[in-house]
Amino acid sequence: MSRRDSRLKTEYAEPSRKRSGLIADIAALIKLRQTTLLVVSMYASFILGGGIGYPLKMHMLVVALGYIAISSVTAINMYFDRDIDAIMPRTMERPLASGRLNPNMVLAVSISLLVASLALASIYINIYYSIAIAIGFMFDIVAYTILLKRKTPLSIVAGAVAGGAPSLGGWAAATGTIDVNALLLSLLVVVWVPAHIWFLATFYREDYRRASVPMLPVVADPNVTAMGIGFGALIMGYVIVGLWLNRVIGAVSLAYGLFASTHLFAMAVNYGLTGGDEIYARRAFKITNMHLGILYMVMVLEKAIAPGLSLGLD
Ligand code: HEM
Ligand SMILES: CC(C)=CCC/C(C)=C/CC/C(C)=C/COP(=O)(O)OP(=O)(O)O
Repeated sequence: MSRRDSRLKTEYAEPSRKRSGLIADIAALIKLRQTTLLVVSMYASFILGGGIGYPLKMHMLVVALGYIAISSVTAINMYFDRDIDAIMPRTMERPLASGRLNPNMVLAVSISLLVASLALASIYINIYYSIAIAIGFMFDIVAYTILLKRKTPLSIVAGAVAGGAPSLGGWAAATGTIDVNALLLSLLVVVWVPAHIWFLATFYREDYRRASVPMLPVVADPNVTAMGIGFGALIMGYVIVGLWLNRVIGAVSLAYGLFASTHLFAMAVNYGLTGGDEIYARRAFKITNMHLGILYMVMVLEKAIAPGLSLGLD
């Protein structure tokens, strides 16, 4: 392994590399940090949909079934990706890639938990929450992982739809349906994904090249990638305004959302100007994740503290 690879391998170690044992392996298997932000997107949509007044039991069901469903889908993705994960320094220490966990056992348990989450959601929440889980599974595992990831940079379009599915489920748990506002909350994640993955894939360009995974930063000029991230940031701004005009979010969330999307656009421009510099891209990746997490926190707090703060809409 080259000096650079060993730097990459350690620079961005996943939880299991820092700690050992079954708990760390499970955390790595379910990509705990990614799954947590996905559940945050689901719970935020539940609160924005009016879930705040629901009994605690419903809040716990939305979060618990979200974790079970998203963790299961992520583990199934790792089952199918264990061959290429074993090639990339970033992922070669993962439980399945490294052989520490039995793939067939993981697949059986994950499918069982996924089916259980679908059934429990239909019974205790509603059918639309289950439909959101099914959309997440179909777009992440069938479309993204099995059909597209190893063939085309457009694979992240499917992955993005999967990433937007939790928002559909959270909104549906509060409102009983999937409407245009649920789609807007889902679209917020979808258009954030290009910045998320393409900044990161730039830092791990050699990893993806070695595993023959055609992420855009591997196969295209940095200005093409910058253009994709820039358009995603632009559409994110439109989605934020649409959510405010529909009274889903208030003025404070509008302000932060526009700041975040403008910052993403500026980082896309700088990314292009630096010719896709890896170190800049890694910092931009972290900032991109931070913006989405803070935006959800602002939206939920504003809904809880000042639900009527809409600044001139009334
Ligand atoms: C096409 C869709 C997506 C792709 C290809 C993707 C890919 C990745 C990759 C490769 C990592 C690094 C994992 C590691 O080595 O530790 C990662 C981390 C992460 N992802 Fe995603 N992701 C996608 C969608 C999402 C979505 C929709 C969310 C949340 C709404 C999300 C949240 C995160 C978080 C929070 C991390 C951890 C970041 C950190 O550790 O600082 N991802 N993602
Ligand atoms: C409601 C529900 C069940 C929704 C599913 C949400 C979900 C798991 C989205 C996955 C997003 C995604 C494509 C991650 C990248 O995987 P990767 O294989 O490219 O990442 P890696 O290289 O780190 O393994």
